Amino acid sequence: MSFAKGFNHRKYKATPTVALSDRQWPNNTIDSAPKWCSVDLRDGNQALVEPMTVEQKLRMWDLLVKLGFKEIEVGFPSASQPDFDFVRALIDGNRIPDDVTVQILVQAREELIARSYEALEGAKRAIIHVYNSTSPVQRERVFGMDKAGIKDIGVQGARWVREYAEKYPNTQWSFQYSPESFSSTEVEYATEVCDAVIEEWRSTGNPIIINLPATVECASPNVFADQVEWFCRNVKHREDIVVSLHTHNDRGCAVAAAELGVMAGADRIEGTLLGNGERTGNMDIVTMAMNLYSQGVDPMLDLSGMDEIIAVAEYCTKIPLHPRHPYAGDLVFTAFSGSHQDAIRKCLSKQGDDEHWQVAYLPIDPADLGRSYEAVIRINSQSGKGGVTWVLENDYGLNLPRWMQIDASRKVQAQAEAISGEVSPQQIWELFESSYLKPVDGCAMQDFAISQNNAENDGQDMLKLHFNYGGKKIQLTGQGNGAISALVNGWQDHYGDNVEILDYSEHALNAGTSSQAIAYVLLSVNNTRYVGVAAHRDVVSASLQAVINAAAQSQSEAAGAQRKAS
Ligand SMILES: CC(=O)SCCNC(=O)CCNC(=O)[C@H](O)C(C)(C)COP(=O)(O)OP(=O)(O)OC[C@H]1O[C@@H](n2cnc3c(N)ncnc32)[C@H](O)[C@@H]1OP(=O)(O)O
Ligand SMILES: CC(C)C(=O)C(=O)O
Ligand SMILES: [Mg+2]
Repeated sequence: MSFAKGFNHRKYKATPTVALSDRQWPNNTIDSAPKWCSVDLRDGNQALVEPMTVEQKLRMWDLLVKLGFKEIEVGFPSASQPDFDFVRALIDGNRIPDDVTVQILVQAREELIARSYEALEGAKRAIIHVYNSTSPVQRERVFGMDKAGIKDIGVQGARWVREYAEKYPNTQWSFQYSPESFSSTEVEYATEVCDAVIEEWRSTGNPIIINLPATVECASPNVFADQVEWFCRNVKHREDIVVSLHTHNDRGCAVAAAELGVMAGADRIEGTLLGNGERTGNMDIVTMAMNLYSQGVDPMLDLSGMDEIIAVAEYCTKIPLHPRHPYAGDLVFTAFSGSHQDAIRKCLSKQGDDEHWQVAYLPIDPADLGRSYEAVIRINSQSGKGGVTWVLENDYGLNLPRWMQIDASRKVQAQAEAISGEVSPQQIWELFESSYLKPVDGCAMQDFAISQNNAENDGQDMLKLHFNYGGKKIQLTGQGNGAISALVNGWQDHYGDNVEILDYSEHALNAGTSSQAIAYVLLSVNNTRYVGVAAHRDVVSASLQAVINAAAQSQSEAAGAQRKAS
């Protein structure tokens, strides 16, 4: 396959920047949420291969209300009967809560405006959103008009909006105007058009929203922020209008543009859940709201049921969510790599309930979005001891000493490499069990008797123990300061090995009467290190079996070497 012959950057030119040398927005921070307006049911819907059915729209509507949206663009009711019927279903079905305002979109065309008002008849409150496009390309190539002609379309549209509103006095109307393709329009001209529209509406006293779209994202987000700041500083009657933004994601910066736009003075943000919308999508409200949340700002939306949000969005749009989608994707709170897992495990163990979140690699607590910690650490060949330790600790209650972590993670790593894939927690446990918890060569302890603090032996403990080895019952007797040291001495006497305990630990496995103890022993036998682990309902038995498991490995190796030599 060859590359496209026409790939040629000279075909394109840079988007003009705004002359704003004293820009203020870089000094600002966002410390409260903007007003949100969901356009899932309009912009999101108009971009779908199969537009939503009424049933899907109602599912989406119910979700948006549940999340806390107070303004929701519900469609383009003059465009089609299903859009019209949906608006009617909301109004006639009394589905619009008192604190929620519906919004509809319409072109600046009288018959469409008239039909939009019909669709909204009986609503307590509504926003009529009228638009026309203002950029040079749209003026010259789509509409074939000069600046004055395009401005007239907007002003005439605003006039019809005002006049038709008077015919429906029982509804509280807000008026919204979008100079479509604002970010590709000369900012002075876009502002002039908006001034004229505002003039058309101001005398009514109805709330006015001016919505500035990056209909197609065409420059870096700082350029958009300059445009927004320029507009806010120069538009007439700034104090009487709500400045809203509506960004698209063509360059992948819709969220950044909206955020910088709010820093530049905007009050309100339009977008969709998880970024559905034309081409690369609309601004993703989930991401922007969660960005605020992660900075300690109340987003004024309840996104704690992330899985429900995803389920409804996928059901309505038929577009699956990318596993790396910010905050929401399946893999976004998952670490496969060893050093990340190690850091997460250490931070989580130190994270107090009442302090600010300080966990490396996790920008927010997954639990806040209803996600469990199980998915946080997953194991493959990139993982290290931190990750394996986390899984055994969290899923199976094991508290491995450091040398045990290293030994166990080597085994898991070997398995991950062998299967070239993920090793599940269940597989890790099975590997742990078969590697450590099965007596070496069937070397299982049968019984033991211990007499503590034996006066005849300088107060030391005396141990007599039987275990199976190679089909024979072996008896060991030894004395020492405690059962383990007595066993080590007994083993040395019986086999002539030089045995030393390098480390030992044990803990209860689970609470309650059925609890088990697990013991971990690191032995040096004839200067070679062996790991022994054993679980038993009684801690002394677990410890003794762990020593036998470790020491028996040396016997087993010696026997193997002897067989080879003979
Ligand atoms: C950036 C955005 O997302 S804008 C929203 C876009 N969304 C949609 O278009 C979805 C719904 N739209 C529709 O279903 C249809 O476009 C309708 C029903 C509204 C209109 O359909 P039609 O009347 O067949 O016209 P069509 O959509 O092709 O519009 C083109 C005509 O409207 C004019 N027009 C387009 N936008 C506007 C506008 N905002 N204001 C005034 N006139 C406009 C064009 O100049 C063109 O006029 P012409 O026929 O004289 O050349
Ligand atoms: C109608 C407007 C607001 C729009 O959707 C856009 O410009 O992207
Ligand atoms: Mg749009």
